[in-house]
Amino acid sequence: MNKGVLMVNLGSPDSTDPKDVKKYLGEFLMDERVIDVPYAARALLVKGIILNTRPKKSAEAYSKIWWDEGSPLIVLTERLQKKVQSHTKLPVEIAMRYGTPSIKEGLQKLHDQGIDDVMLLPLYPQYAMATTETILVLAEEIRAEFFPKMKITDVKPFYNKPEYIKVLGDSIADSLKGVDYEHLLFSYHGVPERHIRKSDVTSMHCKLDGSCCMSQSKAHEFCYRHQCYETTRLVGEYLGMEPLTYSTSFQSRLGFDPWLQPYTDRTIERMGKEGFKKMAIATPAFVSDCLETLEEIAMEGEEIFHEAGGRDFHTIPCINDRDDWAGVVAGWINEWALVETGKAIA
Ligand SMILES: C=CC1=C(C)c2cc3[nH]c(cc4nc(cc5[nH]c(cc1n2)c(C)c5CCC(=O)O)C(CCC(=O)O)=C4C)c(C)c3C=C
Ligand SMILES: [Fe+2]
Ligand SMILES: [Fe+2]
Repeated sequence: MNKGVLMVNLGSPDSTDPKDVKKYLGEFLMDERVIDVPYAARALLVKGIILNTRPKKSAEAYSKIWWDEGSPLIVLTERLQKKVQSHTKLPVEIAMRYGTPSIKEGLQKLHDQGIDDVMLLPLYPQYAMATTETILVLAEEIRAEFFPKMKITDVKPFYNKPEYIKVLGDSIADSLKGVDYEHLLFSYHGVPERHIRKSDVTSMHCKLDGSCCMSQSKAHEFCYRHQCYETTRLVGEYLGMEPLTYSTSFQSRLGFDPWLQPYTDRTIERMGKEGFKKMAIATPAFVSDCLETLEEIAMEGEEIFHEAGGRDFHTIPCINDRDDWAGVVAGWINEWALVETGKAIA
């Protein structure tokens, strides 16, 4: 069989035009693994409410962070692809779960190059229903319908892999060189608490109070909350940080359901009010900088901190297309190239 690689990221609108943003949000939020309520309720909520107001507001936010070459998330994914490609002989393509280039287009490109054995790498360190799972499910549906002879092997979430922790830890240390800070916040994209319970394969492990996530359980293979706390813990350990100098929070909540807590915006505000003057923030749920890091954290987060009395707010870039990260991804690919059968890569 001929091997190739598809790296998949979340995706962005085609432009900052509210019409394109509406199309993108429609596809994104109608995904049953993102807004996980029955179709009729989801359609009412998304098409009847959210899409009437949010596209204009989101388009304004996208306009603040958009680059001449396009969406930062897509441009950074393309740059990563080029660097990874320079370290491996296997063809490496990229796709987006929502918007373009689609997963079908990515698989088609590989198919056209004679590839029938695909390594699928979701560009998310931690597993979530709304990210990793939706990519795997859609890729399998497309494979079965359009490329039935193709084999797809998925790369497991890498939230705790030593080589990833090293890249993330080094990227944080590089960014913090010469920066004076009192606290480092690890802010992860949030998900509704319900998603965590739904992903609990034991149906009885998750308590959502922190105690479950720190214990041993086979539920953790699919527990986003556990995996986020593990990434923070391992990076803290790698960098030799003092326990009280860093913490974890969750950002970007949408709607009125309870999401994972503590919430990032409230944490930033509390820190400012408690007298912290200098804070730094890392966003390890995102491999590529995007709206949620460049606008929500670097702009809105900084404003919240200043209004609460804080002074220096330092946003740490994502690992993006760092050379060491491209090298790690290429290493995973080249290791897989040597594997004969298509088992999931642990
Ligand atoms: C119910 C809604 C959402 C869930 C659940 C969710 C989970 C989730 N998302 C990411 C990564 C990204 N999300 C981004 C943008 C974004 N996310 C939501 C909603 C949910 N996300 C919306 C509505 C938007 C669009 C922007 C907005 O209107 O606020 C992005 C940025 C995309 C970009 O183009 O830059 C990323 C990346 C993760 C990792 C995650 C669960 C773990
Ligand atoms: Fe999101
Ligand atoms: Fe847990």
